[in-house]
Amino acid sequence: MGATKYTDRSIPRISLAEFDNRIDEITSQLVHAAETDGFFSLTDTEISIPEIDAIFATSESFFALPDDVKGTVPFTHNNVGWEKKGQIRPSTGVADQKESYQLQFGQNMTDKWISPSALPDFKPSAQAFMAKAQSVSEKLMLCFARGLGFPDDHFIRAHDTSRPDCQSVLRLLHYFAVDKTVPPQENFYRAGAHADWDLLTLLFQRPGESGLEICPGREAVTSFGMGDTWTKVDFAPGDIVCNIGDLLMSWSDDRFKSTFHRVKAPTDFERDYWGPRYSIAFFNQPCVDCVIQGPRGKYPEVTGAEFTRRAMERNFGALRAKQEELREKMGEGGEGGGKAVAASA
Ligand SMILES: O=C(O)CCC(=O)C(=O)O
Ligand SMILES: [Fe+2]
Repeated sequence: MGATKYTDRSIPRISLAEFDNRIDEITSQLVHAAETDGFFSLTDTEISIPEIDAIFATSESFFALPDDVKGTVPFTHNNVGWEKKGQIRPSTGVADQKESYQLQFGQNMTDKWISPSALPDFKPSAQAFMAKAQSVSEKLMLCFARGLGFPDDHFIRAHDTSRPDCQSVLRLLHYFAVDKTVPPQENFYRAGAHADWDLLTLLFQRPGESGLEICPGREAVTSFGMGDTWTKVDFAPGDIVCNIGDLLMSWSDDRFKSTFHRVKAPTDFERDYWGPRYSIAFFNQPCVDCVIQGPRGKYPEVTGAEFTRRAMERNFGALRAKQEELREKMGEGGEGGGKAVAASA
């Protein structure tokens, strides 16, 4: 594996303090960040550090359960449930070294909440946090709608969490500790490089548990082409790291950038974090019947369901091509391990 090339890029830090009085200023900061690297961090949000700590404790309590208990809420293609080493990215062709549990607001969660007999407070804690993540997301949606010249509630209506068919997802993530004595395996990542296919993603991380890296430069949402110069993402405690997803890139006629990102497996004994890494992502996914088209009509009009279907199709097509390439390289016929998980990202 060639050594990664790194460069410093400054990731804007945007305060949401006094949101109602500062909407215009916040909108121009968000639009600028979206037009450049597509990543920014939010500070002074309505989610406090103790609330973030509490949801991480809830997440840890889930992942500490035995696999057969977690297996009572298995992943389904409605994008809910628990998977372990089940997500293969087209960029790597091998499974991410992680497990995750995806939660939604509506009917897709029927039978997918871990039983209260296993974790009594899990569901109310997760739902309270999801409501807060949605509230922060709606502030961003309002600003991005204004920035694009849409009505203020344009994106908010398309991501209505009170609808039973709402598709938005809170994903709890647990990347496994890496053994320093075992030589690193080529092409293994905690999360392989990818772009998210939602509108925008809110990412909660724990200080000291580094690994997130970004690779800007993508010009069109339909392209899988990726550059090779990466930047490590830093954040302050309590900040929410956000990124634009493919849906908003498409909905803005490629003006806002959905940037490739990954979570590198540790390799540097001094600087990298080798312990178990926990993170939490909130993906704003469109309702199935909302209508998507940018202000200049660069792409044909599609529904939310159609957009997601095509994103998954592109993803699986690219994955098949990568697995074929790996098979040819290894000169053998078998399928790569694991099965592809159709997750939001
Ligand atoms: O865990 C992280 O820091 C990133 C996760 C991510 O990019 C994803 O799940 O889409
Ligand atoms: Fe992602």
